[in-house]
Amino acid sequence: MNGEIEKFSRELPKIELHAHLNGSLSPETLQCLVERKKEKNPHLTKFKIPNQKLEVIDDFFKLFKFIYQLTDDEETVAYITETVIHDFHNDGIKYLELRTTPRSNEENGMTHESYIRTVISVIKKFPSSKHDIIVRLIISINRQSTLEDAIKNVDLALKYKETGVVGVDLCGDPTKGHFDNLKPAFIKAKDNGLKVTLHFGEVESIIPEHASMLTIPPDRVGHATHLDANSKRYILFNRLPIEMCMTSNVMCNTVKDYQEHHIKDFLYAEHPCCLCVRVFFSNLSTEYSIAASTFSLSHQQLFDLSYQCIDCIFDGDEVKIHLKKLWNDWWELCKSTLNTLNTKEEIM
Ligand SMILES: CNc1ncnc2c1ncn2[C@@H]1O[C@H](COP(=O)(O)O)[C@@H](O)[C@H]1O
Ligand SMILES: [Zn+2]
Repeated sequence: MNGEIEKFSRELPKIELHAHLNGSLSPETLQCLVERKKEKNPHLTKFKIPNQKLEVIDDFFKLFKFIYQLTDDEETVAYITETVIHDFHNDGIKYLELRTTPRSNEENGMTHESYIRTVISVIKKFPSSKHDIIVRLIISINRQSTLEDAIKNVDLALKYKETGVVGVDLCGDPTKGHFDNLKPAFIKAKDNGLKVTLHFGEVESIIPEHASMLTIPPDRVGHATHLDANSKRYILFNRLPIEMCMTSNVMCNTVKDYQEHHIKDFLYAEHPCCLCVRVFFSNLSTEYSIAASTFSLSHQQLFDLSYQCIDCIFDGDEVKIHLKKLWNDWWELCKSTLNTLNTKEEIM
């Protein structure tokens, strides 16, 4: 990969809109968690994150059975929230929408609500004025949950709406559950002013659910890998932003390789695409470098790709205006450096 583009991608101000809290733990953090828990649970030392392509996407979801044993108490939830925010901050993320599924643990008294309160209490420690990163929260609803639990998650999102919760998400193994079982929860979320993002078209077998999902209607969709003609038309016509997780898709084997990634069609159509991170390796810069090298994107195109994510965030106009100024100021400064570099190259 081109070193200059890698440096540019690192320095570029970026927005991350598809960060699953328990899926954003770096290998170092996971190792640290194993150390913390291994006395009580020696079998956890066998845990390894796969670093190469998985056979099928199901294998990916099995990993969370392990990870959830590592993050099953409030103290650890606070620790991972803080670590993950720091990791994103260090990678040049200026606005982060973290998402997570509330969990409980009878053994130590953690409840769905205390889980969310813990995450929010850590987010509050990062006021943008001091930390140069704005963090918001999306509450996830797993496809396999009951409607009752899904509604409880929406109620939690509404309860904490004034303290940083901006929306709800539908996530989880796309080969399990059915959207229609949970639909009333998403309707309630929308009716009450929450934004909605849905994992969409991750695998082909989910296509029959699409028409119903689009009636919510979602404010963004994740992946959008396998689309039927109607949903593709809807997404393009309505300029529905797509959270694009290139490496994640290649690793989970839902996309053959980077060249074949569906982002190419959407980039060509100048559709709003938000590059997002690969699970377990919170490094969005690398995703920008990969997109640049795969599709021969220029500095200007990479900047534009990052800039257009601002209009896709779930926070309001005030934050958008603030971010646009930040991006534009950075680009002005950067362009003068790039011009100096180009002039030097021309002289030499
Ligand atoms: C690869 N594509 C994906 N598709 C669908 N859901 C995914 C996902 N990657 C992660 N998750 C969802 O995020 C949860 C972990 O983070 P939280 O416990 O919520 O913080 C997983 O259990 C899964 O439901
Ligand atoms: Zn996801």
